[in-house]
This record gives sequence, C-alpha cells and structure tokens, in this order.
Amino acid sequence: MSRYSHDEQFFHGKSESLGVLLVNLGTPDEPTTSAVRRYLKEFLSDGRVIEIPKVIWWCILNGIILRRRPAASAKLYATVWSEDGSPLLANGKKQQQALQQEMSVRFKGPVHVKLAMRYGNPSILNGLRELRKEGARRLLVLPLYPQYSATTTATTYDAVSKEMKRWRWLPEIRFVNQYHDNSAYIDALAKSVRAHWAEHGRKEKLMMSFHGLPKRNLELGDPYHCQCHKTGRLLAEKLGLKPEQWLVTFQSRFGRAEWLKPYTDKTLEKLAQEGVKSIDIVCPGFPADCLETLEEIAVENRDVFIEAGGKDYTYIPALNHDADHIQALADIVQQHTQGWPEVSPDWSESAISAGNKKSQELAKEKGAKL
Ligand SMILES: C=CC1=C(C)c2cc3[nH]c(cc4nc(cc5[nH]c(cc1n2)c(C)c5CCC(=O)O)C(CCC(=O)O)=C4C)c(C)c3C=C
Ligand SMILES: [Fe+2]
Ligand SMILES: [Fe+2]
Repeated sequence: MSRYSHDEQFFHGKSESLGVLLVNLGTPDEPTTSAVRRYLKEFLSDGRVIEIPKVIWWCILNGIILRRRPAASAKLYATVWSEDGSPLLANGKKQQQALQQEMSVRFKGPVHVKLAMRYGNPSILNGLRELRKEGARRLLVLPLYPQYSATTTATTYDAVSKEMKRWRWLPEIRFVNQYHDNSAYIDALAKSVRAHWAEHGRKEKLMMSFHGLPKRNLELGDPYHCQCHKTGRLLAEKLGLKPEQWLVTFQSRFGRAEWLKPYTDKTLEKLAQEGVKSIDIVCPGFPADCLETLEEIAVENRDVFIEAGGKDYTYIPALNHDADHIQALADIVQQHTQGWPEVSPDWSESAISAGNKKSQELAKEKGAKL
C-alpha cells in the first residue's frame, strides 16, 4: 500500500515550479595547499578537460602537477580571496540572488534559481536535489560560459546526466548550449566598456582576452575559438571600433602543448615593444571575476606590459551582477523556457519592459546593486 495519497505521490506535496541551475567552473573551498589540491585533482581528472590517455595522464597529474601546483596556486588564490570567500563563488552567489529576484518578477509561476559548481562546492548534485525538493518539474541548466567548449559546457551536461541516472522521475530538462552572440549579453558588455571609458578615459587599444584551450581541441572540432572571435567582433562593432583599435587574444595556458594564439601575455609584450603605451583589457568569456581575471589579467599581465615599456594598463571588470548582465541572463532563461505552460512568461514586449521596470523599482527599494 502506498504511503502517499495520489496527489502527494505526484507532487510530493509541492506545487510544480521552474528550476534554473546556474553552473560555473568551480573553485577551492579555501586558499590552502590541501584545498587547492583537492579542487585541481577533481578538475584535472576530467577526461573532457585533459584529453590524453588516462594512464599517462594519471602519472603526470599525481607525479608532477599535484605535487607542485597546489602550493603555488594557493598563494595566488590568497591574493584575491575576499571576506566572502573565493571571488568566483562570491560573484556567483550575487548573480544567483539577483537572477532569482528578476525571475520572480518576470515569471507568473514559482521559479527557483540555484548556483552550482562543476568541480567542488556547491555541487551540481546538491543543486539538482534542492531544486527537486522545491518541486522543479521543469529544469533549465545554464552553464555560465558564453562560448561553448567541450571542456566546460559539455562536462556540465555530463555531470547533470550522471546525477539524473539515479533519479526515478526525471524533470523536463533543457540546457543552454552557448550565448556568445546573444544581443543582450553583447549590449551589457558594450555598456560596461563605455561606462569604464567615461570614468577612466579611453586607451589606444582594447584587448579582448578569452581563456585559452589547446589548439588540438580546435582542430578536433571544438567551436570555442570561433565563438570567441564572433563575440569579439560583435562587441567591437557595438563599440564602433576600427580594426586597429581592438584585438582578440587567449590567456591562461596550461601545460606544454600549443594553445590558441595569439597568447595574451606575449601579445602585450609585443605591443609594448612596438610602442603601444596604453591599453584596456576586458575578458568577455568570464561572466564573473575569478583568479584568472583578478590575478592573471589585472596583476600578472599588467607587469608584463609595463616591464616591456607600456605605461598605462587597465583591466575592465567582468559583468558580475551588473543590472544589464542580470537582464541578459533573464532574457536567456526566458528564450529557453518558451512553451513551458505552468511557468510561461508573459511574452508581450510591454509585459517584459513592465517587468524590467518593476524589478528595478524593487531593487531600488532594497538598495540592491541590480
Ligand atoms: C572560460 C572558460 C574556461 C575554459 C574554456 C577553460 C579551459 C581550461 N582550463 C584549464 C586549466 C585551469 N583553469 C583554471 C582556472 C579557471 N578556468 C576557468 C575557465 C575556463 N577554463 C575559470 C573561471 C577559472 C578560475 C577558477 C577560480 O577559482 O577562480 C585552473 C586553476 C587555477 C590554477 O591552478 O592556476 C586550471 C589549472 C584547462 C586545462 C582547460 C582546457 C583544456
Ligand atoms: Fe581554466
Ligand atoms: Fe575559429
């Protein structure tokens, strides 16, 4: 005999809701050698990230990388660590809260937004189980990578599917694949660059630096490189830049193989040597500031440029929880949840702008930076 009445059996006592799972890469729990080792071990054991034969990689990872890198990386993490913890996580939490508020205004039905990390905490497993508890019968997974790569987006799918294998009653599920040319996202980027110029003045060049990838991944068909270039071109067009005023480069190399070129650090060195004195640098592939932007770009690469003869170098922060960024993410959620009846948004233009206005008023009332 069933423990539940029929209604409870269907809905476990909850009304149906829309679940939105934001997923970013992950970060150590603390800026210590042991926490960084734990994080790197999980991250770098992922076959989507390192595509060399398992046995060979196991020896390199455990014999070399996990002996040396955790201590060096922990020192770097310590330089960017905030009161709220790792910047990637702290910024992610603010994005999640702001998007929750925005979605509650835009959608008719109940909606729950959670943040998860592909590696480390808060885990995808917990995020999915919390959403299930909230009655999310429809689920949208939004990996926070504007440009698709198997190393980031596809492994998010893998992790969600792995957890779903253990569920009896699957929700309806959709994944956002990429949003590299989404107009609201490009607009938000352009607005943040213009705001930066208005405050700090404009430099000779705008460098758009994206996280790198092994060149082999491009040759094997990963669209990441092309999507980075398209984001760059659209941003440059929106800003009205001439070809000589902007460029796309790739940062954060890992290992000895050739990665996507031109490399950010080598290009900065070359530009300075060629007589470029001032540069703005923005990282449109990073929706949230993290170690790779706050340390590598804002600190390390500044030294590279200045030591090579450059004079003026400014990093333009990631969009983080800027109001326009949250609006762009909400637009993406709306586009990908079309046709889901219980949570169907009101699609009329006027309703959307009324929703935007209402959420801005709400934010003002709460004094939030929305
Ligand atoms: C923006 C998308 C990212 C892609 C693509 C990506 C590919 C990729 N990364 C590594 C190795 C490392 N990345 C590290 C940090 C890191 N990477 C991304 C994003 C992408 N990576 C972010 C947001 C971060 C920052 C995390 C944080 O805690 O702030 C690191 C760890 C840092 C360190 O020890 O130096 C490594 C290692 C590979 C090998 C790869 C593709 C093959
Ligand atoms: Fe990375
Ligand atoms: Fe390409």
